[in-house]
Amino acid sequence: MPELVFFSGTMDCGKSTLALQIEHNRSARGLQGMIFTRDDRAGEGKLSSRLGLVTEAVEAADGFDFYAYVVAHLSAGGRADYVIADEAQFLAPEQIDQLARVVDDLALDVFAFGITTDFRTKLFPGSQRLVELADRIEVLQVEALCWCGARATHNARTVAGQMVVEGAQVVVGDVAGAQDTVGYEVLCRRHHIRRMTAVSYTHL
Ligand SMILES: Nc1ncnc2c1ncn2[C@@H]1O[C@H](COP(=O)(O)OP(=O)(O)O)[C@@H](O)[C@H]1O
Ligand SMILES: Cc1cn([C@H]2C[C@H](O)[C@@H](COP(=O)(O)O)O2)c(=O)[nH]c1=O
Repeated sequence: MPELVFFSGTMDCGKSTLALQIEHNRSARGLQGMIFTRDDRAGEGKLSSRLGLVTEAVEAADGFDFYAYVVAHLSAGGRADYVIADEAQFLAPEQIDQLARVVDDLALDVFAFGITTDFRTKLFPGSQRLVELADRIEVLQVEALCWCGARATHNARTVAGQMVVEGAQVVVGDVAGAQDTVGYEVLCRRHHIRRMTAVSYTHL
C-alpha cells in the first residue's frame, strides 16, 4: 500500500540527507521520483544536505498544487514512482492534503521531511497537517544533541547566540549562522524552556 510518511526531527538531524539517500536508492533501481522542496538554504529549486550533497527539486511556493502538478506530469506521459517533499513544515495545510491525495488517488508513496515545531515550540501548520494525515511518522535515528549532551528535541532561534522568542515563524537560516545574524540552535526541552543556549551557558 502506498503511504504518506512524515520523517520528522529537529533541525540538523539528517532529514535532507535521508531524503537524498531515499532518492539515490530508488533511482539506483530504476525508479523515478519527483522531488519538491520549499525555501531550502541552498536556494530556490534545491534540496541540500549539510553533508554537501544537493539535487535539483521543484520549488513548491505559495499556491503550488502538488496533486495538479503530478497529474499534469503523468498526463503528459511522464513517469513518477514516488514523491519526496523536503522542508515540509513550510507547506500550507492544503498542500499536505494534496500530497495525501497523491498517495490515495495516484497510488504513489510520498515521503515528507520537516521539523515539527518552530522556535517557540509551536507546530508549523504544514507539520500539524502531516501529523494529522500521515500513515506513519518516523523520528530520525541520528539524534542531534543539546550543548548539555542530552538529545535535542527543540529548535531555538538565536541572535548572537542568545535565544529570542519574538519574530516571524519563518526565517530561513542555519545552525551555524554568523554571530550577529539570526541563527538556530537545537536544545533539549529543559534548556529550551530555560532559554539556555551554548553561548548563554558559557557566560554564566
Ligand atoms: N562534517 C560532517 N561530518 C559528518 N557528519 C556531518 C558533518 N556535517 C554535518 N553532518 C551530519 O549531517 C547532519 C545534518 O544533515 P542535514 O540533512 O543537513 O540535516 P537536516 O535536513 O535534518 O537539517 C548532522 O546532524 C550530522 O549528522
Ligand atoms: C525553528 C525554525 C526554523 N526555521 C527554518 C530554518 C531553516 O531554514 C529551516 C529548517 O531547515 P533544516 O533543514 O531542518 O535545518 O526552517 C524557521 O523558519 N522557523 C523556525 O522557527
